[in-house]
Amino acid sequence: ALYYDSYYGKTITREELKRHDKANTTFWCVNEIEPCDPNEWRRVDGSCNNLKNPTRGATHTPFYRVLPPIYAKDFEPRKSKSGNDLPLARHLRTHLLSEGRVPSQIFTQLAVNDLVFMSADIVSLHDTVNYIVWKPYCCAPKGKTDRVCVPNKIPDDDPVHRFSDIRCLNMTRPESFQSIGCIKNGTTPERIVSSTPLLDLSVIYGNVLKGLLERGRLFEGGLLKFEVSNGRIFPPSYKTQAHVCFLNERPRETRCHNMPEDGANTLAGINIMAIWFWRLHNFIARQLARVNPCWDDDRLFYTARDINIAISLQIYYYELLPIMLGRQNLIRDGVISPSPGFRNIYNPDIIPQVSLEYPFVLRWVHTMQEGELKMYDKHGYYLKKYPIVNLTLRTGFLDVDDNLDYLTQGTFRQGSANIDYIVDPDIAEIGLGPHQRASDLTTNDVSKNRYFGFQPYVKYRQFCFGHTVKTWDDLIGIIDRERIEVLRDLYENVEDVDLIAAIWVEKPIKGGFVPPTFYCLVVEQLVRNAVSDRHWYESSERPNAFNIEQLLEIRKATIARLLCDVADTVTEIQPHAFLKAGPGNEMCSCKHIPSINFWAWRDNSCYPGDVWKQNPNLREH
Ligand code: HEM
Repeated sequence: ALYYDSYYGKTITREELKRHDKANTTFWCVNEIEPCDPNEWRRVDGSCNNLKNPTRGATHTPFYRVLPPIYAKDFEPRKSKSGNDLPLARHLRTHLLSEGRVPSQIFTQLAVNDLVFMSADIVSLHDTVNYIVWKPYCCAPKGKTDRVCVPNKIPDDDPVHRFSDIRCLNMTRPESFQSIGCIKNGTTPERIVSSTPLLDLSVIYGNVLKGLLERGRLFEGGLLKFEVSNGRIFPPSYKTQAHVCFLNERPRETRCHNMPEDGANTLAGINIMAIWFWRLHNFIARQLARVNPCWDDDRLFYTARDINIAISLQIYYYELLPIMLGRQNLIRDGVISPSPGFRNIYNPDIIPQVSLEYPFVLRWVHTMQEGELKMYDKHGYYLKKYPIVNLTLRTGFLDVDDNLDYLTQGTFRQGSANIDYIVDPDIAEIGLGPHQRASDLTTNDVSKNRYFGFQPYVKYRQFCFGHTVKTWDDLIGIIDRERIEVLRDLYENVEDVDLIAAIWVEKPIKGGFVPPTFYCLVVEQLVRNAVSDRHWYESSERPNAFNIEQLLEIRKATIARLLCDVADTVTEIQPHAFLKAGPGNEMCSCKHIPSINFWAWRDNSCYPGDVWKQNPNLREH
């Protein structure tokens, strides 16, 4: 293997490696990479995706920025134009977003779940774990002397906390190559995460090969390990108590996934999606084994993984995002193809990387998250509800009282929160449930905006749409007038407005439902994903590429079919399950939802001689 510096992507010497070993920084700062084989499958750790730059696409590699950063002295948040501090994050949040519960009549919870699941693929948890577990004291006197602590002050006239004694919300700076010790302090903070920047179902397969081999693969029939509990299939679980499901209510709730990555145990939305995609892998592997009895475990495993990743991308790119961002918009901007055939757009000169802006603007979806998850039986009768903020790091809840079945039904029956200026009170005041005394996800979003050093909104507006905003009146048509007035009360100058603050109040894009600057920064990354990933599923030139018959089968994938195939008790569902059921999208039996025909993967070498003629039934689904 060769050793590379994770930030610069260059090989390092044995001496440098020893230095990292001694400083205990090898895990983060060094990528150990086996020589690349251009024909191998996609690697779990993302290495060798770009053959010219083997570490790019791997874990612990840098983000890029759409626009260069802007900070005050010592990389503190920028000041307003006048030199004054920007308005307090919490003050801004409580003035721009009110708290309440208004259900969407358009999107279901599934839409929000898929978005968070696809986000979890490329970020990691340590920035949150940092202030929950390692630095819980940022609001205490000790926090004042720790530079990592950057808690959010709560103003005295806060609409909620004027009635409480809480004056501070815990938070820490984002981890960076500098804070971890990979590069020198005193340079612009470069964010570091432990996921690969590629959309490769990291939540299922992990980011490190060792994890997949030890905790994922069964080494039989191409399957992932699994357990059956109360008739339901789950990923394997920890057998000891030393694990991350801190909120399991013992002794009844004991389950905690022991998967290659712990991400699946975190938010309820990610958890449920992860269970489905874990099962989907095995569903695919079994179908492939039926079609190709001569395939060995390895071939079944890697083909099933490849199909599983392709299905997740087909659903995200071609089903979910078009209804939110606008199908015609996405075709125009090259995110999706208007025709079902191959798309060969790989460009090795574009490095597989994530922009710092992409996961950041996705936080806007916090305002679409319902706080109360509704549970239904399989006939659609409402049973009860449960606060989602009390389900984080609590996988055990899913394995008692048929909760998983009822939550599953809720994902496609309950609306998401409406797209408006309203945030759910649990998201805005509780956020992390019992893990913190109080937390406001949307206040953190403003605050992180500043610690990431994003340029003001008007600069992104200029980048995205080429027009200059110099006065408040220049925002007319972009933002509702009464919201412009609120912004004007909050900020001294239009050029001070924070990116996320404006995204919260922008009028939706034509043809879609999302704020235009959100659209622009998401699309910028979506195109990069497809162009920079050598293993992108729509390409006919990648190693082990689908043939056209297979790609056309992948095109049939829908979230409704996925639920019909692997979710519990789903026998009927609306065909467009990211959208609420209603006229034109009526609930129907799963029998009527198109499914993938795995015979497209038949390998004739498994059928020597003229067995096809002797046994025509083999062609049946
Ligand atoms: C119960 C629901 C949710 C909870 C409790 C939750 C919690 C959190 C927390 C604690 C953070 C880190 C805050 C910080 O920077 O200090 C975060 C960040 C984030 N959340 Fe959520 N979230 C929820 C729902 C969602 C949804 C539905 C999405 C959909 C896209 C989402 C996307 C993100 C993204 C992209 C980040 C930034 C992650 C990063 O860059 O590391 N979240 N969320």
